[in-house]
Amino acid sequence: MSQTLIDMKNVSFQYEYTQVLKNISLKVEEGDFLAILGPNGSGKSTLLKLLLGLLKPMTGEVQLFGQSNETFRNREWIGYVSQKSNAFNSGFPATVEEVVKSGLTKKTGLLKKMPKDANFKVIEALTSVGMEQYHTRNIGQLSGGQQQRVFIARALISDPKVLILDEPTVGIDHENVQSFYDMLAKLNEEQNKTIILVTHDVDTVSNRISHVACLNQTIHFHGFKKEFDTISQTQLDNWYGHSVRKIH
Ligand SMILES: Nc1ncnc2c1ncn2[C@@H]1O[C@H](COP(=O)(O)OP(=O)(O)OP(=O)(O)O)[C@@H](O)[C@H]1O
Repeated sequence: MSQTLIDMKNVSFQYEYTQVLKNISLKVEEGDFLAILGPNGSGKSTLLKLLLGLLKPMTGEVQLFGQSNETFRNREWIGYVSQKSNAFNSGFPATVEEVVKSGLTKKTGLLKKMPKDANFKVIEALTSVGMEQYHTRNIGQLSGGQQQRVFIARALISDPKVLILDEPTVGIDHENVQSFYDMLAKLNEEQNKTIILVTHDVDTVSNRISHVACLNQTIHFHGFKKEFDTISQTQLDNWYGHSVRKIH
């Protein structure tokens, strides 16, 4: 039986005066490839911050790998790629391999020595995302989509069990979105990485994804991608207003 890696139990959260999340219950099982879909301001980033332990719920509880988020210590089991990571300007003085290697400090700590096999791990992580041939390139000279792959390699180098991606397809042109999802599906299927991505764009909820959760302050739907496909536009409009449209 697959293990529950993330378990949000009746979680609510508000910033000073704004209630953002209400009674969120969401389970993520090992091997899931989950898209959390919600329009701007629906609480996606806040939900991720709660998962990462950067915010504490007002009520309810977040459990990671069966432990309370407050006492959970194995942070390297969770790899995170933020929304703005693929926005390097072309003059940024770091090579692709330097960027990926910096992901090892999560395990070693900033001042500790790199492991002997660090260079091997860099190439291994870059190979997983199809970017090994760019290892000596300056990060700022890559396209948005290529930079995104490098940041995923940076997260992968500490061998996380869960990979969390915030709006990963922003900055990737339409023709390359499919191959980007193929790469993620390979990580999911061949390396058994559990993947959670958040997106505001229903059009990027690819068929490679196994599960979808619809968020707008609360979880309106959580189920298989196939079930999500049967949800009508009228129903989505009720949850989201008109800001999320299905493209056929
Ligand atoms: N630090 C903060 N203080 C007060 N209100 C905040 C703060 N951060 C976010 N909010 C508010 O909380 C709500 C949800 O924001 P959040 O960033 O979680 O949504 P989101 O779905 O990630 O949006 P987007 O797709 O635009 O990034 C918004 O109304 C936002 O204005």
